[in-house]
Amino acid sequence: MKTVALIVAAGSGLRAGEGLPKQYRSLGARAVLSHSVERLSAHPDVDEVRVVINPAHRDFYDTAIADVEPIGDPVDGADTRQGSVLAGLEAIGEADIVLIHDAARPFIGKDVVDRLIAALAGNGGAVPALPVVDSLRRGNGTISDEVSRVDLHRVQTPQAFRFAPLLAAHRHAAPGATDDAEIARAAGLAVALVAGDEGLFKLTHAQDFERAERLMGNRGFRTGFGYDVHRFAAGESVCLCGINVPHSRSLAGHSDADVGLHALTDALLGAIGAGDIGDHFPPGDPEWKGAASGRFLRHAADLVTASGGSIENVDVTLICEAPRIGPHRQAMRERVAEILRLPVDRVSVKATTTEKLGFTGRREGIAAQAVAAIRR
Ligand SMILES: Nc1ccn([C@@H]2O[C@H](COP(=O)(O)OP(=O)(O)OP(=O)(O)O)[C@@H](O)[C@H]2O)c(=O)n1
Ligand SMILES: C[C@](O)(CO)[C@H](O)COP(=O)(O)O
Repeated sequence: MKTVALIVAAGSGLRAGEGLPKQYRSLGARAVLSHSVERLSAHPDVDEVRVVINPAHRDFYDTAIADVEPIGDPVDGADTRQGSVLAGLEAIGEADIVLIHDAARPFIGKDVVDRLIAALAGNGGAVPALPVVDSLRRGNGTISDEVSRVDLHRVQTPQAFRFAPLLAAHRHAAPGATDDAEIARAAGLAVALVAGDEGLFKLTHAQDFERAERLMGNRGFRTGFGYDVHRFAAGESVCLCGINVPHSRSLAGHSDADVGLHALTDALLGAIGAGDIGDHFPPGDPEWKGAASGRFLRHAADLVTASGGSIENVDVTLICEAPRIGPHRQAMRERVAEILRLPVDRVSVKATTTEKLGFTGRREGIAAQAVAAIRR
């Protein structure tokens, strides 16, 4: 099942006022566009992200995504959002599911994407929507008729569709649709409504940037804690924090038994309330036999990003009498920083003995503790 996220970013942002087109303006010291690219790329069910741009904005685009994971080349957009989406769909070629998202909605969270994909099980499309909470009136200077709010929804993006029927619908669509749900519905596809998110508002006017900056600034700190133990077995080296350390024993485990990275993976999962390492990588699953634990850590980091979080710092303590960690500590910090795509100064690796007390003191195994702080 191939899922592609298509981000449309070819607009001019005229209603947002003067300056850079809104998708390239700064939000939390990064370009608006980079937030959606990063969060959708990190979603575990998204296989590919494509962005549709105005080719005249290519320099802005290159600067905007310079610090995020590389994605495919941008697609040239058109004069209307509808035309830009069609250009993007044509460029994708093949996919099973497409998530079409406005670059101007940077606060995309994992939960909405999960709900959309789940809703596709019985529908050709699904859109996030919120109820209308204010009274609705027609009027021009003074009010006239009330408009009933019953069954009215504010529809957001991303909008999720089965790819082939949506592409066919777009190819035959009349101009003037405000979103892709309208095009899908006109072609006879059933489009489900799923719960949207107030945070998914669209940056439309200049004052929306103030609200967005407030949201960025108001993100709270969360912490997560992880603990793991692996017993020693026959062997000649142990893998700790991604580094192979020569030793008279190995650590026993289903994967590479990297006790440090396992504790850290649990700390990240704990910080976002996403269960523990065993939920994501069951120990009985042959897929993870001998697996490099960097994969587990990267997965947890992606879940943090996809949920709208960013890692502030992590701290791992390895507990053992031997091997000596000191000579490998810097390499471990660098490897963890590489996996987490963090500066090294935000990664700490420490070690302690237990004064020959307990199972670590008796050299029966190695324990590790980790904490992670994230902003979300
Ligand atoms: N020709 C267009 C027009 C819009 N969009 C994208 O569609 C999304 C939603 O559109 P909107 O908020 O209307 O953006 P703009 O068209 O840029 O804004 P404005 O109407 O104020 O100029 C934005 O991410 C925008 O970049 C696009 O890809 N191609
Ligand atoms: C696609 C959209 O964001 C869904 O709410 C909306 O229709 C875009 O409308 P706009 O008129 O281009 O702002």
